[in-house]
Amino acid sequence: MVKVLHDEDIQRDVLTGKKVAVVGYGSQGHAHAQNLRDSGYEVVIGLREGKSSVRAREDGFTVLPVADAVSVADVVMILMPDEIQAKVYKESIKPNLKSGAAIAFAHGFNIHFGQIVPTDDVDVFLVAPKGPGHLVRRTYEEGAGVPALYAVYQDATGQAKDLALSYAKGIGAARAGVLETTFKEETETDLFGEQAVLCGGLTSLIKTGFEVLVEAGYQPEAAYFECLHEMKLIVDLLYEGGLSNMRYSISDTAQWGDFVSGPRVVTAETKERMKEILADIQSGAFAKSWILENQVNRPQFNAINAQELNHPIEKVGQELRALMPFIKQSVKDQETKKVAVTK
Ligand SMILES: NC(=O)C1=CN([C@@H]2O[C@H](COP(=O)(O)OP(=O)(O)OC[C@H]3O[C@@H](n4cnc5c(N)ncnc54)[C@H](OP(=O)(O)O)[C@@H]3O)[C@@H](O)[C@H]2O)C=CC1
Ligand SMILES: CC[C@](O)(C(C)=O)C(=O)O
Ligand SMILES: [Mg+2]
Ligand SMILES: [Mg+2]
Repeated sequence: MVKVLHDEDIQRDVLTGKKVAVVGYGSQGHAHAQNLRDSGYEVVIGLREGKSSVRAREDGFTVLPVADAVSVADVVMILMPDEIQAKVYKESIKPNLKSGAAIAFAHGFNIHFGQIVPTDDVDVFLVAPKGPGHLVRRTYEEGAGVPALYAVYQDATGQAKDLALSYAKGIGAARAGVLETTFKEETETDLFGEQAVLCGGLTSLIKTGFEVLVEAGYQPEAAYFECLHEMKLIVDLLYEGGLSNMRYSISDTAQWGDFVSGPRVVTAETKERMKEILADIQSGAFAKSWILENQVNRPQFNAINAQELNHPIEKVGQELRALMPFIKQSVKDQETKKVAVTK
């Protein structure tokens, strides 16, 4: 079994005394910056002026233009959207990076697919939390953490691995568990997971189930509870104890339905489609499509996004969630409110 490291396994702290520039203050950026600061490290934020720079200053950080933040940093954690990183690297990071410094990532996309080619004199590592940034922060504040993968792509100083591990501990990941990987493995598994299972697979499953019930004449509210709301409750049981833990809690009727109907939904053909998705990721075809989509200002992304926002499940969901104030307000709603207040 692969070795999973925890706080007590990471004794060599090579981050103290170094300055970390976190470039980007979005989902991952705010969480890494705040967790590192609370762990006692020196953090500066690299940003353009805008929504995030206002928020980072409100949160008490020194915010500098990216070029200036990079020029004072020993570790530059690049936490802008993947599709932006190569341009900002070329214009503002590469020309200002100190020799012997480190560049770091939370996802290997740009290194693995050759969009960023680092110079030989810097360390290159990743610490990739296996969870959304807002939970990286929330769990840290609760005294826990989100597990992470780490990998070293280039070790110019001889310290890259210790640096990655110190960083992982600093953001709280080693409270949950940190394990070694490669840039290739992290990039390809992360893309596959989010496309086939966690995001793409799950939203398609939920929407299709909802549509089948509503088209058959059932109330949208009942369909919402059945196909979306209860998903969290079931996933919590899976998270806590795996498939058998969930099946222990549900009725035997549900378990029998799970056994006989699950494989009718996710069939051998679905597995073939998943293999095609993986092949597109491995060949670079997916990366190419995403890079090109951004170069032409995302026409398809925007069109699909507009359609999805108008799906009937979103409307009924909003109405039902308003009747359940005990549900933790979504991150998006909280942020919309925060922006409104600061305006
Ligand atoms: N979202 C997640 O939970 C996870 C993300 N990752 C990885 O982490 C990285 C960051 O993703 P994520 O946190 O989702 O990103 P976000 O979309 O949340 O990051 C947006 C941030 O980048 C800033 N930004 C955008 N363009 C520029 C620019 N040109 N110059 C300077 N700053 C800019 C934004 O500032 P402004 O307000 O000015 O636009 C904002 O602060 C990616 O590599 C992603 O794959 C890995 C694990 C999970
Ligand atoms: C599951 C989506 C993710 O990979 C993540 C939160 O881990 C992402 O890229 O946001
Ligand atoms: Mg991920
Ligand atoms: Mg991802």
